[in-house]
Amino acid sequence: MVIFGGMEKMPVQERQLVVALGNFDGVHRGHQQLLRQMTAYAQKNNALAAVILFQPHPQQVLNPSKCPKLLLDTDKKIELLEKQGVQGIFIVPFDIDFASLAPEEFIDKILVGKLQVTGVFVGYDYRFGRTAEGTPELLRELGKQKGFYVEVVPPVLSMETPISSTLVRKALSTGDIRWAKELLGYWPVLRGKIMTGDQRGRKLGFPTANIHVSDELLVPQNGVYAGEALIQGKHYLTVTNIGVHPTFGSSRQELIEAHLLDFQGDIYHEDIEISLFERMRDERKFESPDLLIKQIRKDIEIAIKIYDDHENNSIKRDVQA
Ligand SMILES: Cc1cc2nc3c(=O)[nH]c(=O)nc-3n(C[C@H](O)[C@H](O)[C@H](O)COP(=O)(O)O)c2cc1C
Ligand SMILES: Nc1ncnc2c1ncn2[C@@H]1O[C@H](COP(=O)(O)OP(=O)(O)OP(=O)(O)O)[C@@H](O)[C@H]1O
Repeated sequence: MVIFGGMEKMPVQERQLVVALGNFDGVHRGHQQLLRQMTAYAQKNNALAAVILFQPHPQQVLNPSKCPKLLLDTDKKIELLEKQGVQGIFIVPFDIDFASLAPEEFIDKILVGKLQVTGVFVGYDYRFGRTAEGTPELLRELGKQKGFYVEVVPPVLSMETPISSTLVRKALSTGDIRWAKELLGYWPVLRGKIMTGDQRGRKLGFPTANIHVSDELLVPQNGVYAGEALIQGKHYLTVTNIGVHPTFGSSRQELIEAHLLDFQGDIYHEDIEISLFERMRDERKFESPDLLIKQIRKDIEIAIKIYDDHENNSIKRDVQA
C-alpha cells in the first residue's frame, strides 16, 4: 500500500492510475462492491488501484454541527481498503477552498491535471464539487471528453434498501449488531486505548479495561455486548459494558468497559480493538453489587454460547494456526 499525503504527481508516471471516489466510512458491502469492480479493472489494465480520501470528513468543514460520528478511524479504514485490494491512497486535505471547486474544475485540476487518471469509479449516488453539483452523469460526459474511463456502480441493497454509512450508523445507534454486520460484511469494531479506571471492577471480581475512544467515532447504543478483543496480537472472548454504571451512581460521561476472559496482566495504554457480536441486554441499576456480580456471571455464560456459535471465531483460528 502506498499512501500519498496529497495530490502530488505520481512518483512512477509510467503506471496508469485508476481511482474510486468517496468517503468509504465503514468500508461497507456497497463500498466493497465498488472497490472489487475498480481493482478488477485496474488489474486488467495494469494500473494502480487507488482511493482518494478527503480529510477531515467534508461535513466537518462544511457543516460541523451536522458532521456524523465516524465508523472507522483512518488506520482501520486503510487496513480494510488494503484488504479489498486497494494499492494506493491519496489523502487530500479538505478545506473551504477545495470545497468551492466547481465539478469541472475538480476534474480538470485534480483528476486530469494532477493525477492523470485513466479510470474513475463511483457509486450511483456520488456527488462532487461545489454545493455537490457534480453527478455521475456529468463525470461520464467529461470522462468521454477528457479521455478517461468512468464506471458508475449500481446500488448494493440490503432488504431492498441501498447500503450506506448512514444506515450502518443507524444500526449501531440502536444496538442492532446483526443488522450492522449484514451491512458491513464484518463484525462492527470499537477501537481505542486502555485507560485507568476506578479499579472497582477488580473488587467485583471482574477487572475491566476502560477504553477511551476518539470523540470523532461513533459508539454503539449503551448496553452489554458479547464480542472478542484483539490486544497485543491476541484474541480474547470479551463482555463489554457501554454506559454510566447506575449501580454505583451514574457517571457523567459514558464509559466503555471490557472484561476479557482468560486474561491477566497489565494492559494500560495499550491499543484495543473489540469486534462486537451481539447486544445482550440493557445496562441496569442493581440493588446491590452482589446482584450485579450474579448478572455479569450470566452475561459471561451467554457470551460463551454466542461465541461458540461462531464457527470460525478468532480464538479457534488462533489455536488451529
Ligand atoms: C459485562 C458487564 C456488565 C455490566 N453491567 C452493568 C449494569 O448493568 N449496571 C451497572 O451499573 N454497571 C454494570 N457494569 C459496570 C460495572 O459496574 C463496572 O465495570 C464497575 O463499576 C467497574 O468500574 P471501573 O472500571 O471504573 O472500576 C457492567 C460491567 C461489565 C463488565
Ligand atoms: N450501496 C452502495 N452501492 C454501490 N455504491 C455505493 C453504495 N454506497 C456507497 N456507494 C458508493 O461508494 C462511494 C463511497 O461512498 P460514500 O462513503 O461517499 O457514501 P455512503 O456509503 O452512501 O455514505 P453516506 O451514508 O455517508 O452518504 C461513492 O462513490 C458511493 O456512491
